[in-house]
Amino acid sequence: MTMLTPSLESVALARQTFIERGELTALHLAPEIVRSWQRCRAKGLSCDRHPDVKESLVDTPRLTTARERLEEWLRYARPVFESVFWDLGAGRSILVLADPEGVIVETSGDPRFLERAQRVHLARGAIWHEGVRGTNAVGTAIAEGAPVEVLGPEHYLSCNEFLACTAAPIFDGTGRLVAVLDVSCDWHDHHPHTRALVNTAVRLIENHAIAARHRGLRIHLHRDAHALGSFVDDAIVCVDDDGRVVAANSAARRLFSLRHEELGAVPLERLFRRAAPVPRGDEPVLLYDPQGNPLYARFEGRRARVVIRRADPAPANDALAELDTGDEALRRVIAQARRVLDKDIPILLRGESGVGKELFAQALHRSSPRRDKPFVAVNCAALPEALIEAELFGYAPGAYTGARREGSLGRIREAHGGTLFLDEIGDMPLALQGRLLRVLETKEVVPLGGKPVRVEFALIAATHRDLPAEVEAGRFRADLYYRLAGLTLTLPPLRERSDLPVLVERILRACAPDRDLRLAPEVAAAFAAYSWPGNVRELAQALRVAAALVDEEEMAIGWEALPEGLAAALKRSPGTTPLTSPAGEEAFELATLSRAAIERALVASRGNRTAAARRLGISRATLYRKLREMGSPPAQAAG
Ligand SMILES: Nc1ncnc2c1ncn2[C@@H]1O[C@H](COP(=O)(O)OP(=O)(O)OP(=O)(O)O)[C@@H](O)[C@H]1O
Repeated sequence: MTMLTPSLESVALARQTFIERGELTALHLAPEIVRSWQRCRAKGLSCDRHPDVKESLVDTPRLTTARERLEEWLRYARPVFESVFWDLGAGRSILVLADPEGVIVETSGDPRFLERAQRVHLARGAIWHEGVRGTNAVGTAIAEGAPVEVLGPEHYLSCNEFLACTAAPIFDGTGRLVAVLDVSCDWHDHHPHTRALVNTAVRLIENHAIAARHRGLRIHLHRDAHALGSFVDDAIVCVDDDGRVVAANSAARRLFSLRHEELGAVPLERLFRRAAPVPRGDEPVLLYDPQGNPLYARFEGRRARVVIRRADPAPANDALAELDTGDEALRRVIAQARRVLDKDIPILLRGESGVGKELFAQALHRSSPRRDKPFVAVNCAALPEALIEAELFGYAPGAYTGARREGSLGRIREAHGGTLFLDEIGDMPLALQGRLLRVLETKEVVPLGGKPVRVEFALIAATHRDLPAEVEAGRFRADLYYRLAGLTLTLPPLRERSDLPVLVERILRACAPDRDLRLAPEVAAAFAAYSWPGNVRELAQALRVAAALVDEEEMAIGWEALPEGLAAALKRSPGTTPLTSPAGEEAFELATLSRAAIERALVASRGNRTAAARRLGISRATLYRKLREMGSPPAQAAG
């Protein structure tokens, strides 16, 4: 008898208790397993049963019909079988494709395990519906309409408890269940990544099917601009010539809460905001979902005269959302900032010069309950030391020679009720740091030659310096630093952001709203490869110049419209191959698709192969093998 590990033993015991008394004792069982056991028990199935041939095998004509019905899906599944799964479990697994009734139409994989599986009829022509074989991955995935993993004694029938099976249903673009993909092996050989692999394989199969079946307009969508086009993760919607959504993959159905019966009837407008024509180029386009969250879109297949909604500005009081152009790191910063918006917590913005710290501070203010009150910005580096004091704290009438007769409120009091933004705080002279600290602690300002005045404001400070290092070096007061850094937010440099195309689109639209300006492809590729030492300031400046220089009738910004210095720097910087996604109307070809997916995953993971493999849902070893097959030398492949 097989020795069970304690947890498997306890599952076996729990199953026995459950079958005998209907009581559940193993608390760690997955809910889908519990539901399945309950269905089996309600049907009166015995765990000792051995389904007889008559009820558990279909005859040849029925099998032939099932295979014919799945022929198209077998075509999509086979390359995935071959490409992805040979690495699984060092070849000790088998792959199974079953129809929606649980009839197995195809098996492949390790011949030795196929032979063992045959003994429990895990083979072509066998029915693995739950009603016949109790809890099992194929049957339970059909019953649940969701991926299921059934390990050892989680199988309801004792005869199947040597198996570890992972299955996921395959849906067509209208959400109809068409097949189930399963990977089975001896549970000793079970690999924890199997679930991710099966899910990835199913998504690939579903997406290949959508691409092959719908020749009209296809919109690929992703929340992350860099990950767009990975083919595995994209949400895909297919649109007919009348602008109706006729098909959508699982990710898109989830994203837009599309129900099976709605497909064919839902106008594309319902998925996005405000109408706009389908763009001509291949670059990702920024759209917004109905909740106002940004989504990147790429248009493939035949362009119909479809009109879609796109890039609606965020609501007026959500200036932070306007800054969200899709970069994950920036999005996290925005999410953190939102949590403290209405709390009395000082914010310290860190980031290289030109990353947009002041713009971010303004957005914080405009998104806060103080939006109707003043936003007062003081650049601590720009003021001569002698003047900062008066500038910040104000002075009483006649306080010093040369002062205005009526005195001055000072910037801090001007910010009363609103937000005080202290830019370049790291450059504030030490002597003044003490006075500022006192204001923050006492909430009182003492103008030169005047009396203390109560003040109340939200405080945002910004610096490109490493303030802890400044504290260490004795140039910045530790107590002030801790006072300012209630929440520290670091804005990413432009070279690390994944949303450059969208940022470019936004800035161009802002500086030339009446023109559909875009970058020429070679310029866009150079922009993507450039390290942008001046960050968004440099980018925005270059685009403003380009928008002014480019000929009236030109739509594309070429080299000649760029500031000279930048054009030279761009040409010097090492180029990258522009990301192209597989042409929609080509016959699908797995090699091309996986190549594109791998390239994108590597770019999105900034060359980190472990992260890229995780993104693709394949093992690192598989990724390395595929890179070798693609003939990518290590450095190039690393992106
Ligand atoms: N998201 C953005 N969209 C458009 N323009 C932007 C964006 N972020 C920054 N900019 C532009 O970049 C320039 C620099 O922005 P900002 O002054 O906010 O940066 P900063 O980090 O405060 O720079 P410094 O540290 O030098 O003060 C501004 O001209 C601003 O308009």
